[in-house]
Amino acid sequence: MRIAFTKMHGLGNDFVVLDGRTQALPPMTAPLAAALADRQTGIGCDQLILIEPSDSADFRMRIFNADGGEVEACGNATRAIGVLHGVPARIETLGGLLSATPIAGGASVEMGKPRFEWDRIPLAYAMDTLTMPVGWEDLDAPAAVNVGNPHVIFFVPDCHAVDLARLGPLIEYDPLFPDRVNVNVATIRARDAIDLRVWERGVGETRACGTGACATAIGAMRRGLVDRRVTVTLAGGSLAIAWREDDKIVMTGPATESFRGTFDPADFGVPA
Ligand SMILES: N[C@@H](CCC[C@H](N)C(=O)O)C(=O)O
Repeated sequence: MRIAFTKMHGLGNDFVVLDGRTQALPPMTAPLAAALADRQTGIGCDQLILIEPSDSADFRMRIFNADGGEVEACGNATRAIGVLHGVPARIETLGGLLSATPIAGGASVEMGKPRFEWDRIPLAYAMDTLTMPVGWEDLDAPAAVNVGNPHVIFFVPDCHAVDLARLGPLIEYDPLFPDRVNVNVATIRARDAIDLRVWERGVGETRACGTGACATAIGAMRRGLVDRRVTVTLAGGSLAIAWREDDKIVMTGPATESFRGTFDPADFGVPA
């Protein structure tokens, strides 16, 4: 039995999408998700996305990072699935109920309300507690914003000069974040423009991260650094982020289907 998949991406953040509504799928495990995501021996992607039936929405979207861990939210995949669905959709995720509306070349997604539960951690304590690389101790305290999934954001003079391969894993695995964390480094370019790089939990640096763009925009808005509508530019391209008066975040940007294919689960260790 072969399984059909669709390969998609949003700004170069890429996904293998398996639709469990139209075919029987093997139970997803962390080793199977990681094997499919492997770029040398699998299909290759940053995130594996499962579409399943839902009682409370048009369908449910499950998200697995390249390391096989299941997570709550993925902004770029939500746009991609919005494009795949073709008409406005309500989408159940572990991070909450989202809605996606296809537009020309992409989708606009209502990402829900940001949460700031880490506000209870005094930032000075956070900076004392975080294991910062030598030479980084003077970095300003990061903002911490949850947009379904957890993010910290460091605002720096030039995000392109940051050694993210060094900073990212240290912060991702810092004991301050028991569920680990996505690590954003951002530079404010103007009241409506931010440059961003993201070290994604369970993946590493990606060409774009939709939830990272949302969390960074909200962190910058809360600090009064930008207005409530910004363009966030990542290596893969730009996203428009708005924080509406009703507290909900809206993210708009491209998403594209790359190709379709099939695979045999037996080739990935799943018994026939
Ligand atoms: N690429 C995503 C985020 C995927 C999940 C993230 N790595 C996490 O562990 O929370 C996006 O576009 O938001």
